Amino acid sequence: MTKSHDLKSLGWSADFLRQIEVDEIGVLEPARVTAVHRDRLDAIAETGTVSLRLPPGLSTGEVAVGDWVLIDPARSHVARILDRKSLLHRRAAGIEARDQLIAANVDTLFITTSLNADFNPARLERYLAMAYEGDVTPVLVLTKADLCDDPAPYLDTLRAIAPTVAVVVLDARDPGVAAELADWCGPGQTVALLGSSGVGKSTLASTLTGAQIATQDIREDDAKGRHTTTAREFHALATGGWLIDTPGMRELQLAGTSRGIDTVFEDIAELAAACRFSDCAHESEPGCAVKDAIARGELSRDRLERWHKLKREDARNSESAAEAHARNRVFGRVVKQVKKIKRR
Ligand SMILES: Nc1nc2c(ncn2[C@@H]2O[C@H](COP(=O)(O)OP(=O)(O)OP(=O)(O)O)[C@@H](O)[C@H]2O)c(=O)[nH]1
Ligand SMILES: [Zn+2]
Repeated sequence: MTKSHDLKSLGWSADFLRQIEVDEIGVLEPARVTAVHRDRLDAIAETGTVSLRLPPGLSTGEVAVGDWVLIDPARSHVARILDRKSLLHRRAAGIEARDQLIAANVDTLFITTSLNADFNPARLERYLAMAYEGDVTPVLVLTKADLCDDPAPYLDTLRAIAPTVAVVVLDARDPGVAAELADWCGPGQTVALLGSSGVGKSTLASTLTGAQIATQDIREDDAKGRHTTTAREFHALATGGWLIDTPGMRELQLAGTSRGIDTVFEDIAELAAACRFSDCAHESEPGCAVKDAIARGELSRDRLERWHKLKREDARNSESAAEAHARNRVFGRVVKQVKKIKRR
């Protein structure tokens, strides 16, 4: 990836431009992070690829693939991270809640499921909640259409759980998918793939990039000069966009996602607003508009139960994860403020 890219084709937009201070223009150079290593980052700037160190006080755990950073004139260090327009994150494994960044500035999340036993409304609602929580637009990509006689029942289910989300039915191996997904994969657009094992994510990634993703490894020198092999995580799409495929993307778990859940279950939230009690649990309370909707056949009992389950799960681990998330979200801003204070 030594080829040069103009900023716009890398995903640069006015959202980032307006974060640059007048005295930084022409001094600090924007670059997009393509890999996060233990002690340094890889990024692409307009002039080509760069390997970057971080300033004291900033750790690589606070940077995600897809981030925009400003780099110093020597092109060796990150000066600061720009505020993100979207962020996919998850709660890291372990007892202590820790927010782990997965991918930043993703425009579209291709929520992938195959048209067979993998298709599971609860899982799709969970993935949709993650997308909304991260401010990423979800698109439902249904693979293995060639193995399915009738996708109609699946599409009916999707209409009930996600009426406003775009749905694409395809054979992930078909080169024609690039055209079907072109709206989201054009120059400067960034996509990510989420879905369970075997649904066709690697196949789709290979079709969209025109390369063999799963085996596309890069050899590099680590800090001690040893050769290590890491899978590449930032891929150029044949149609001009970018695909982020980090290991974290493959095992995204729900965490601190209450806002996202509320968006996915907007129908229930709207009904609940008409319940007699504002804290109605929609179980045995009188005057429950949610229960009434189920009785009228307008809402399925299963969907209500899935909503309860996600809410409970989220409440269990949300507090600390949400705090960590908020911290990461505003990080760029904080660094900027610190800088301003120092200047005074
Ligand atoms: N017939 C058919 N086969 C497909 C399709 N998409 C994927 N496959 C096949 O399904 C198998 C699994 O596909 P992968 O692309 O490896 O699935 P994945 O989601 O990347 O799986 P993980 O790497 O485990 O997360 C492979 O044998 C693919 O060739 C499709 O649309 N139609
Ligand atoms: Zn109620």
